[in-house]
Amino acid sequence: MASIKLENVSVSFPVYSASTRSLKNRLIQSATGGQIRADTVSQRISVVQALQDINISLENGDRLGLIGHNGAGKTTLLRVLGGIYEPNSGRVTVEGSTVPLFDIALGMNQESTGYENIVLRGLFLGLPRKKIHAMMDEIAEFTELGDFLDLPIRTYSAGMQMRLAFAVSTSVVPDILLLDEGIGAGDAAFLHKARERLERFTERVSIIVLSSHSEDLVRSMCSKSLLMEHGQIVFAGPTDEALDHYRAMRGW
Ligand SMILES: Nc1ncnc2c1ncn2[C@@H]1O[C@H](COP(=O)(O)OP(=O)(O)OP(=O)(O)O)[C@@H](O)[C@H]1O
Repeated sequence: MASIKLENVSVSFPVYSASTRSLKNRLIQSATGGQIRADTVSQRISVVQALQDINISLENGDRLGLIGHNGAGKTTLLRVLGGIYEPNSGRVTVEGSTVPLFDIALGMNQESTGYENIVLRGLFLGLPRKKIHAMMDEIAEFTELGDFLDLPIRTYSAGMQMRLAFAVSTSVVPDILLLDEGIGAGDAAFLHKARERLERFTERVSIIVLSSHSEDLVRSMCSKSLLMEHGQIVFAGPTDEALDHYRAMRGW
């Protein structure tokens, strides 16, 4: 049984080197991004409020889309769900194994070889060492990186690193899959192969949370969606309705 529950979750980032001259203790809200405010104690610190009072409850079978403008808080929310960010306040309860298919550099070491990084990223995802070794050949074959797997990954292109991280991350079906729309760089042949693997994989996952700017992708994968704006949820409901609200918000 997989489940996700977020209660009044807020995340803010102090920014130490910002120029607070124009902030003057007032709240500034631009068309994109979260909310910026000056710190009440120090004149030298600004605070970006990336998420504010987020409440979500998801169960087996849920496919949730996250939509909203640049900086609305979608990636921050995915990172909270993946345990990468701790919220400043509120409560996060996630039951089940989770795989983030974004931030692919996490758990990888540039100085280690491709083979070593398969183990590192596998351990980062919580897989037992024995299981990683048992899956090594299949993962290596999927990457098509051949002898490059014996070289440090700093010698790889962005697309080659993505192949490696994607192959490891999709080698075991998790309970909860966290997806950012672009699975990154990759040539056409690999993207085709990656999409096929992802389709087989997503059918077996209990809960999916997808952040995307692609209406078609959200509509095809998610029955319900959250529309986010300046770190807050402004609409939660069926994907078609959420997309209508988003279009209306942008004046389309
Ligand atoms: N490490 C950080 N330090 C300071 N501010 C940050 C940091 N990470 C995110 N933010 C801010 O938090 C807000 C939300 O960012 P987030 O990346 O979650 O947006 P998003 O909805 O994923 O945007 P996009 O669609 O452009 O990817 C933005 O205002 C951003 O400037």
